[in-house]
Amino acid sequence: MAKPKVFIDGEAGTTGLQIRARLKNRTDLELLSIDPARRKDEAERKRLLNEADVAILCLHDELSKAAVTMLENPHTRVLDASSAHRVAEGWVYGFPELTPEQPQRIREARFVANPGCYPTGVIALLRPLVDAGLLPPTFPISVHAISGYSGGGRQLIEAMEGRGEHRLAGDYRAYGLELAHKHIPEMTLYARLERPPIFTPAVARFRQGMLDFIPLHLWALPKKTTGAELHEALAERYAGQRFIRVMPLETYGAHHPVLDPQALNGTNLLELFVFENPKQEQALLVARFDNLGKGASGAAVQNLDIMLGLEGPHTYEYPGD
Ligand SMILES: NC(=O)C1=CN([C@@H]2O[C@H](COP(=O)(O)OP(=O)(O)OC[C@H]3O[C@@H](n4cnc5c(N)ncnc54)[C@H](OP(=O)(O)O)[C@@H]3O)[C@@H](O)[C@H]2O)C=CC1
Ligand SMILES: CC(=O)N[C@@H](CCC(=O)OP(=O)(O)O)C(=O)O
Repeated sequence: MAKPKVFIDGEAGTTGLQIRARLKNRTDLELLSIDPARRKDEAERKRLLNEADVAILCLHDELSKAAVTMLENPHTRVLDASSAHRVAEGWVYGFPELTPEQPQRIREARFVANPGCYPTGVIALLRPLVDAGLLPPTFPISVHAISGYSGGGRQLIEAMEGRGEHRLAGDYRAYGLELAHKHIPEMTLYARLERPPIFTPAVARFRQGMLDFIPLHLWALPKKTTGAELHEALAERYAGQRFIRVMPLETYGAHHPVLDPQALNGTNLLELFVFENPKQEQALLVARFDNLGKGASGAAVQNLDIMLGLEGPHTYEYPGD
């Protein structure tokens, strides 16, 4: 049987390069590569997009939308890493762990939207709690997050790593302060919240890695809820999942945990934590992952494998497995 053909449009960018690196030793699919001199040549991109069984778009939003309009072959399927289609009609959200049915929906979809980095952790933490009735969809949610600078793509990488006047000042930059970051609609929809969370991201001077923080005032919930119940709902939802680990519950007084956002770099893993201070009736949910792993390129390879029915032990050994 012919091997499925995969074309990465934007293969020289931050996300594209990491997908290529993850696919380079695969023998079960054929990578269609564009001549580097022609990587922005529309006619050549169009030819490859239509030759592919799956086109992975690693382009900025407007270019992704335009790439979809270049498809003439009805058999080419699309996996879009940009934020252009994540809440769009006709697209399946590429978070396989969202519900038990999601892998099958991804397997059958023609158009799959790869999740945004920040929303990956936020949705993973909140969705099981809303589904279990522990968090009402109307509960006020705030999310703070910190990202490595590769999350901003080539331009931010160059600005953070640049020298002299080209170097961006400061090692920690809070942003999204207009409270309208582009990931908010995606978080709201797939976490099943009725109102958008307050989302305040920050980027710091390390290349890769991410932490999402969601503080919860448990006393403000309509019914008494403990950290153990939140933890149990997460553990139950993700039992047996290859890439999501629910870490042991951390209750105040046990020890003084510290989280390094870079600890999962190079993997497709996502770790979920529940910290609790029962006396104060407070909990803190935290997700840790590689923004370019489960937050982008690792997730894209996971989705690609599901789309093509290639998941299994014969495929790529994910580091950290
Ligand atoms: N970085 C991350 O952590 C994440 C990124 N994403 C999303 O993935 C997508 C890609 O982002 P990222 O990899 O970070 O961005 P980059 O800027 O690093 O990469 C984008 C690539 O697209 C290329 N490009 C620009 N114009 C064209 C064109 N006309 N035709 C073909 N290629 C073109 C760029 O080339 P050149 O540099 O020469 O202009 C670059 O290689 C974005 O939508 C982003 O939002 C999603 C999740 C996480
Ligand atoms: C540090 C940084 O700038 N991060 C990016 C998000 C990266 C990401 O998830 O990309 P999408 O654009 O595909 O959603 C930002 O906040 O816009």
